Amino acid sequence: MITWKNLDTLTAYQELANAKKVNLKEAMTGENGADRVKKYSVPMAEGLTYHFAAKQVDDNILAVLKKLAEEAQLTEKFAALYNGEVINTGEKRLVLHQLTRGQLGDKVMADGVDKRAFYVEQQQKIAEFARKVHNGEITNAAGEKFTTVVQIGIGGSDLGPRAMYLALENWAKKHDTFKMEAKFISNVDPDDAAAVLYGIDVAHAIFVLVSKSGTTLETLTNEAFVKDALKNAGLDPSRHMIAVTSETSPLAKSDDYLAAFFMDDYIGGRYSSTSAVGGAVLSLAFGPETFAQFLDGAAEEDKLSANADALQNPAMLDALIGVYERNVLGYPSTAVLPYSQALSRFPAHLQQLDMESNGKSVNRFGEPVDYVTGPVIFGEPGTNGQHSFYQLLHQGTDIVPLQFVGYRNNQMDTDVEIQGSTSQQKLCANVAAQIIAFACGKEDDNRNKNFEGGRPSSIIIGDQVNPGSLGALLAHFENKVMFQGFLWNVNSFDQEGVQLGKVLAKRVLAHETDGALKVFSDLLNI
Ligand SMILES: O=P(O)(O)OC[C@H]1O[C@H](O)[C@H](O)[C@@H](O)[C@@H]1O
Repeated sequence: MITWKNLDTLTAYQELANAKKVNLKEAMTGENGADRVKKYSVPMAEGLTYHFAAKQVDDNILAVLKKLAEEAQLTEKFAALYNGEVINTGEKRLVLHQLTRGQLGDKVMADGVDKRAFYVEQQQKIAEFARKVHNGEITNAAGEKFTTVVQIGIGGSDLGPRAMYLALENWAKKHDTFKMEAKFISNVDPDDAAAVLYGIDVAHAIFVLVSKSGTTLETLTNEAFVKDALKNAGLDPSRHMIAVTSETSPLAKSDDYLAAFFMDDYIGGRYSSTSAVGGAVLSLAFGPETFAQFLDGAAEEDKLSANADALQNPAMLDALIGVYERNVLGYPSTAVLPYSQALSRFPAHLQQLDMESNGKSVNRFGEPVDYVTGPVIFGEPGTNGQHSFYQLLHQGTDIVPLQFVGYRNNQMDTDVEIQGSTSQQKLCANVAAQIIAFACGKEDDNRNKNFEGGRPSSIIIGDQVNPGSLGALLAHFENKVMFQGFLWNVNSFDQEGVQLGKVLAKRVLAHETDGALKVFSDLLNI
């Protein structure tokens, strides 16, 4: 029997709040530190490992975190989710994104169909479509092959697929699975669409209109923008566009598209990279086999997330440590710092995933909670971030927990040796150095050059960013966010907080404003 309780009512949480704190600087210095690094790690899927030696935990805190996981029934709640219970209580919906990549539990029936079969069918349809585009069975009106795919979408219909595309672009080129270049249009700023259209040959471009709801103003505006451009080039837009949407959306039945592929209301936008939302563009860009490998990596990671032993479950442990840092240690933000250029947009995707899911002040019953919930998430790839905001991370007044990601190998296999080391070695040396610099600091009589240390980080280490390891990495974070939502007792699967701004913007456009909004509207020349 599952009970949904607020974090601060749990006995293990009280125990956690009273547990002796770890002095990270002491713990990570000398042989102690070496022992911790060897001991404090959990294997993930696809050769990844979650290392948490540089977090403010010890065996005692870990034991309490494990108790907390059990008392909060994290495993049971995850099982309820993947077995098809209505976990998204705000919108009265099931939450089924894991089902797009595997079946963890029972068959889930909804809307009269087996949902796993439905998602697989959509993937197969996309695969078939992509193969026809690649082999020239589906062409433009002149019978020529499409060479570019352009995704039009925003939020979850943009960030995840875009981050995944960028993560695999070079890998695919190196492994001869690169089929078509992809571009993305998201912002309603006309300069976004104009810049993309300016840089491509529209006659050989296929556009993927992605909107789960089919009503998002930005996306529909950009669709009109693109259709205009196609018409102006003497082309028939319906020969150049496909749609990815839910079957109930206004786009679903339209004749304006070459083909339509479906997801549904049981997959939140920010959790949709493994559905048709990511599937269409990634299969067109890299081929369906590459997309399938990505799904397999995610499915493997999901299986690990179902492990009831929190200390052997990387996503659950990451979630628990994050809650400890947020609620007991009081840290307000978290930085995501991948030491991989391929993951350049991964922090932006995690920002939506985490902040839109857990940026809530009421619990799943709509009652205000008396504790802090989701942290502010930001990040940039290393080493670029080091030359930008790391100053504050090292010496600022706030402590910001850090989530590093690093790989032993690059994707392109092209490197140079300068001053006795390769670029890849320099990249990896930097991330190792940062972990210790943050944890241990450095004393200096000159206060300006003094580093306090005691700044916690974790690192996920892998061999290389490839489709499988990328899927595993994505699923790890999706599941971490889900477990944190369970701990905070919030609904991580709705996003009412984005509505008010949309409503007011419509009012501005209809010139139905007064007061300050009217003055701002005038200032902006609307
Ligand atoms: O896919 P769509 O229905 O067009 O939604 C696109 C995005 O817009 C909304 O405002 C939400 O904040 C996002 O969660 C969503 O991913």
